[in-house]
Amino acid sequence: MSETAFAMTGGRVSFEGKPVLQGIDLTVRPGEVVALLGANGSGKSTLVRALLGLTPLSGGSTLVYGSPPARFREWWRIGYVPQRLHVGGGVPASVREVVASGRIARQSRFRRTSVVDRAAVASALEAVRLADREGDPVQSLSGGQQQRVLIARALAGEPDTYVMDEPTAGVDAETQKLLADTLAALVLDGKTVVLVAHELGPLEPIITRGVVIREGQVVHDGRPPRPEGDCARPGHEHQHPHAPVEPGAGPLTGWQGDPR
Ligand SMILES: Nc1ncnc2c1ncn2[C@@H]1O[C@H](COP(=O)(O)OP(=O)(O)OP(=O)(O)O)[C@@H](O)[C@H]1O
Repeated sequence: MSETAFAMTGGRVSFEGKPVLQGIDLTVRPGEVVALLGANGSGKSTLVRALLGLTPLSGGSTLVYGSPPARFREWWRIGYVPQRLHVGGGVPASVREVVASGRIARQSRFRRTSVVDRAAVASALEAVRLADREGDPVQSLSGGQQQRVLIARALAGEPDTYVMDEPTAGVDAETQKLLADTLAALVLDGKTVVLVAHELGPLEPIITRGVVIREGQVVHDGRPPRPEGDCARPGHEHQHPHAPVEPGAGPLTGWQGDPR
């Protein structure tokens, strides 16, 4: 079994005949913290979903830990944090139930919830500081708190790789900082992270690689780029060296495209 988390080669996705991703080559190795950056509609979420096999490729190939997604059997190795929590109608789920669902891929058909499962759920709730809300219906939580529930669900599964689609979008500064601290600890532990971001904010120090998508293509893959205008900001002191642009790495600024 390969230790490479994701390996996409020539990945293409089309919706109703319209190409959304074209010729994507992306390999994510253990311990990398990769930010997928780009303007609205550039294809970041589609790329994440294609890496996970949730959106089928119309060309090229992709592997999850060495297997095509349809044949991959070790889904506990991946913790996916979608953009938002989809809570269906019917019986309201508690915070604890949603977080505990992160253990499902680790449980065998014949094994009931164990002490280890309960400890992992408790520790995940603690990490996102929602232990005191565990019995509450998730619907009663704010957007930022619901985002924390999704992060806790991924943490509870104790995966090797975290895939997060805009984990900081629309959440308060406190949650962003909490997420950055949580991810920093995971990274120290050797975990792999792929996250979609519109702005890196407090996550910036932990990102090891930036991949910029523009109109469905990779236009930069390397050093995490700075948002345009950062160095021109009032108060920005030029104490850091401006690293040279890697050959063929594409633009280092202007990845944000049109503001939201
Ligand atoms: N299921 C779908 N059916 C049809 N078109 C889709 C579908 N999903 C995405 N698209 C289109 O594909 C393009 C890329 O969308 P995607 O959500 O991947 O972009 P994004 O970079 O993640 O944008 P955002 O930052 O707004 O989340 C957009 O034009 C979008 O409208």
